[in-house]
Amino acid sequence: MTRQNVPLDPKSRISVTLEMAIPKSSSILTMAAQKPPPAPSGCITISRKKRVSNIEINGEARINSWLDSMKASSPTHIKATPLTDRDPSSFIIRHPSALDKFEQIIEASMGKKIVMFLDYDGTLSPIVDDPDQAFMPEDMRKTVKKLAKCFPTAIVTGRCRDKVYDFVRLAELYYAGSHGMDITGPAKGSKHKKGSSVLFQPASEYLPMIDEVFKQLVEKTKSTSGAQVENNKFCVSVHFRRVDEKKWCELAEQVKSVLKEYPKLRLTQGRKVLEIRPTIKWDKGKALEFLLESLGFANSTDVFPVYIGDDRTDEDAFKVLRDRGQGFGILVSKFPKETSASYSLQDPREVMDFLQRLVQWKRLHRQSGV
Ligand SMILES: O=P(O)(O)OC[C@H]1O[C@H](O[C@H]2O[C@H](CO)[C@@H](O)[C@H](O)[C@H]2O)[C@H](O)[C@@H](O)[C@@H]1O
Repeated sequence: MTRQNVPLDPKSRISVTLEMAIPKSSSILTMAAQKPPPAPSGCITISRKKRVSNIEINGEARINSWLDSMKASSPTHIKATPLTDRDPSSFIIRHPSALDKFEQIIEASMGKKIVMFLDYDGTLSPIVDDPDQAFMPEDMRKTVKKLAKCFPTAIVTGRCRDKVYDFVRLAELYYAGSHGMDITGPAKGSKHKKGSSVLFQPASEYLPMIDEVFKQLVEKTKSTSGAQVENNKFCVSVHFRRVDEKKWCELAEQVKSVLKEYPKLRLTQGRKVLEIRPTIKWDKGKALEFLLESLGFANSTDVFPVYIGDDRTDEDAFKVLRDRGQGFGILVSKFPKETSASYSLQDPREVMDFLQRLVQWKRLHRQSGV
């Protein structure tokens, strides 16, 4: 893991902390109010000093870290090894297919209550160029509906909660939008009750700031062809999937120029998207824990949470499950990635197959009374 303190501007007191795993494609850019070392102007200037587990910058090296990070989110820049590679050290050995290991998974869940957590984009819906067109296929919708009849099921997404609800249209699910900063769920074990359900918005004070930043980003990036800014209520996405790669640096500069005025916001990155969000310590992992508590499983040893997701932000949830030693994460990916998930599935089609098998198993299990 490397950590790079990246000054946004030589005169600014604000710097960006970039955490980048090597060769992992994950990175977090965190804006923090701290005095950067003097740096010449230019794209991004950083320096180096060794640490035990990361590299801290303090010298002459000049790296366009944002650009590197943006490239890392693009499979065309990842040296892809097919998942069918049978090398013992390969990804598929460390993170076997959840379909191939279905019996093993069921065995581990025996006597426990399965709770399902599902990411949306890239997990329930295939990745498409236009984020407004990321509809969930009808057969997936039917499958998720059946799943929710068998197990408590939540959608955990970076999207605005209302928008993902419009895509999913299943009232029987729980929803955590804006990377978990906007949760509706059950109120069984929750301190945040409102009648029989719960509404939890830990970043509500950031709403005016997010609106302001959204408008500024729309204005600032309008000269970059293909850039798209999406208001996700408690966070903002700047998409570069349809931006010519030669213009990625220009786009990064535009985003950076807006963000330098907002030290209370940080930047994370997803699949060809820069995501701007409050610096509060809240993420999909915390949302998962919150929902488990709301369901009455706060201190339960009888719960078996399963989280399925494809993106870097889902790693927070995978880590929570690893640390709790409960349930497991399933990474959706066609390419090997560093992950805290235990199993893998290649794409939303395989996710649907896995969910269908869970439903079938549950129905059989109910009938046989096992
Ligand atoms: O947490 P998620 O549900 O995975 O949401 C993360 C982001 O997903 C969306 O963007 C991604 O999917 C788009 C549609 O397939 C694709 O065009 C884009 O390149 C992907 O990054 C969503 O639009 C973002 O707002 C979410 O933050």
